[in-house]
Amino acid sequence: MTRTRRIVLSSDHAAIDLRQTVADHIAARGWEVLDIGPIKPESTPYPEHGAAAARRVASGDCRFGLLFCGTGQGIMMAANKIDGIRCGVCADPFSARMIRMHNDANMLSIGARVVGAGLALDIVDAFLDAEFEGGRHATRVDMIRALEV
Ligand SMILES: O=C(CO)[C@H](O)[C@H](O)COP(=O)(O)O
Repeated sequence: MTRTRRIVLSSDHAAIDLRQTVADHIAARGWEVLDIGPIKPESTPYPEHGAAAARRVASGDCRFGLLFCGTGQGIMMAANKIDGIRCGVCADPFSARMIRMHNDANMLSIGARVVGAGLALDIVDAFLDAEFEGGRHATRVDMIRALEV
């Protein structure tokens, strides 16, 4: 497992502002931020951005990935196509905590058209502050991994 403190962030056009707000927040918390854009507000397809960020996590270059689009759903679907990625969409801190504790999620996706910035920061903090519990959950996560091959 990678020991890096680097987190990759990406989004489509619908979530640029939220992505940058979250980037500033986690940088202030001491994480190394790799923000791979986009920067321009023009329409841009979320599958490209989700996959690019997911590859950074799957390769071990980044410990976690944070994704953003209008609903969080499409970019999550793209990320989960990359082997080794477990990404969930969260609109509440409880779910964000649980996808770390039970599912060992390595990516989190948030819908910028669903949650406001204040709640999004709470969701991100819940995700980053939680630890995988292992035990019975490790068996189940191993079963997810086995579906990849
Ligand atoms: O949420 C999304 C994908 O799940 C996208 O952000 C959304 O579909 C983009 O829509 P539009 O092109 O109308 O801005």
